[in-house]
Amino acid sequence: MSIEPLTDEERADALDALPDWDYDDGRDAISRSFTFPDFSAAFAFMTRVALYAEKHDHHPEWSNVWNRVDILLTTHDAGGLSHRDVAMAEAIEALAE
Ligand SMILES: C[C@H](O)[C@H](O)[C@H]1CNC2=NC(N)=NC(=O)C2=N1
Repeated sequence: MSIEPLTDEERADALDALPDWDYDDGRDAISRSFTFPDFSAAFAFMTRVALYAEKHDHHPEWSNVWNRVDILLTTHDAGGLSHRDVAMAEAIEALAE
């Protein structure tokens, strides 16, 4: 099944709804850093995101340093940002709480 990148208008709307996420022009991606009280909380968050990602067959590019988790979302199959990234970012927001 093919998946299309967002149009300029769809991307602008998505970014308005995700004020804590930055747009990466070069990658056509969105990114955000999360900071937690300690490594244990950061890794628990990563576990929740990993289970969500596997269930929805959509996976983040990410890294972790102690209490920080850096996440970048883009859709490799679309060659850029798609509605799957927006849905994932919304889910990640909820999983960070
Ligand atoms: C075969 C499998 O469905 C695809 O490779 C999925 C897996 N996870 C994915 N994750 C992301 N971020 N982009 C994709 O295009 C993607 N494709």
